[in-house]
Amino acid sequence: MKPVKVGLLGLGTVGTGVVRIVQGNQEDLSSQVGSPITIEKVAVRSVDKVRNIDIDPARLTTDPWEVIRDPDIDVIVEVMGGIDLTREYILEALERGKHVVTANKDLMALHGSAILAKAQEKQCDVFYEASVAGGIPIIRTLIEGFSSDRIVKIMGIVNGTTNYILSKMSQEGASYEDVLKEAQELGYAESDPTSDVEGLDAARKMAILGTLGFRTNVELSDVTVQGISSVTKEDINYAKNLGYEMKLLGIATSQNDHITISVQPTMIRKNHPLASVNGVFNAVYVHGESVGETMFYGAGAGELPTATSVVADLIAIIKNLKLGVNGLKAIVPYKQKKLQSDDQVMYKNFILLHVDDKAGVLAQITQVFAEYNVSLASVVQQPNATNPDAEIVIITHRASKASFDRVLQYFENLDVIQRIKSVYRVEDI
Ligand SMILES: NC(=O)C1=CN([C@@H]2O[C@H](COP(=O)(O)OP(=O)(O)OC[C@H]3O[C@@H](n4cnc5c(N)ncnc54)[C@H](OP(=O)(O)O)[C@@H]3O)[C@@H](O)[C@H]2O)C=CC1
Ligand SMILES: N[C@@H](CC=O)C(=O)O
Repeated sequence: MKPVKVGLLGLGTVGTGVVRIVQGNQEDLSSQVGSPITIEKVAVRSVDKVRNIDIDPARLTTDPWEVIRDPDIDVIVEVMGGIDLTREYILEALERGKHVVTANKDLMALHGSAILAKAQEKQCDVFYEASVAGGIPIIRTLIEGFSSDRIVKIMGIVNGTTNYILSKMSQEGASYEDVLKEAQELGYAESDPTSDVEGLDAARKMAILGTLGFRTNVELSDVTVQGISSVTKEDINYAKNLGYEMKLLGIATSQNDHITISVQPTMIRKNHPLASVNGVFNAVYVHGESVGETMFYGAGAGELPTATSVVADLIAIIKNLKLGVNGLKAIVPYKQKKLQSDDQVMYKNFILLHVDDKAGVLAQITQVFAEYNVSLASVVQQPNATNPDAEIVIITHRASKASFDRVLQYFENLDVIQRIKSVYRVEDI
């Protein structure tokens, strides 16, 4: 039987996992697709860095074009990352009739529609399951499993690095810097971890999930983003004492064909299943009009979990190849997207203020909330342990983002407020 030949771009954390799974499970994989699968060529930046993996050095190259232009290669597996140059590689591979698997959310969030259009034109497949939530087959689930339903809400812990950091800070009181370093050593973080900790990686994934879930074209710029770099142990302890866990949550909702998507550190009730998703694990909660609530859980990053999704895509492509049905576009965004305005986006908020410890302050503050029509669920005033100010901890009822932002703006110039210490979204469902 003629082998299916694979060209691999990248042999880092994920690429190494791909080689291990293709080699280690060869018998099972080839029996599923009816032919052997060989890793024909592998592009890396530096050949000297390739260790701990059984690969013939003759198959290594430092020139990705050599892999793309090899006429014998049927499928390109892109696990090297990057955007502009990588887009060129993938478009050229498709131009040459090669099918593509990628784990690259940076690329798919920005150029997914152009890449999928080229794939359709050339009757090729582009699969990207590993680009969101590592080992969880959430893309297939949204495209196939929920094709009959209308999805109204998606909430996701979709970044393993930040969930690892927040879990360790919450459970072990570990320091942000130490845990970030650990996450990098374990291969969870991006080459530049800023995109993890500042929420950009999660925003890219939420743009992909929003596009597929709401069947529209969500741009990265449609997603509002805040990362975890300013979350302190103190904030996490406040959340815990109030019955919440702090998570970097992507939240996407669709109502009357208006959507909103955000990524931000969020206090989520301890009894919600997302609150117990810890470490490198990810979870995606999907609420469909007909199906109701569902949730998908698994490792969101790391060598073998991510490679599992990549190799599953490879198998799907080879099966399609054998059936001669490649190039069926994964999704046709058919709805014109409208974004909810800040007056329509509603949620609860937590706010921690450092204020002057004197009579009448609490009344002044609650008056501002009343003026902007933000109703309060709880207010606690207590002395501050480390300075002469008092602390006021407030949780609001659901209020529009626009109103709440006006309150914050007013507080910036209110004399009795020394500092707006922390502000977080609160999810009670
Ligand atoms: N790590 C994870 O858990 C997950 C990663 N992903 C995505 O998978 C992709 C790969 O991630 P990961 O394996 O962690 O990354 P790594 O940094 O571990 O590996 C990247 C690999 O690509 C090679 N490479 C990078 N640029 C070039 C280039 N211009 N030419 C040739 N080779 C190049 C590197 O070579 P060299 O080592 O010589 O520099 C290395 O072998 C990224 O898109 C990432 O976002 C998705 C889900 C999870
Ligand atoms: N850096 C990412 C890797 C997977 O996408 C993460 O931490 O989730």
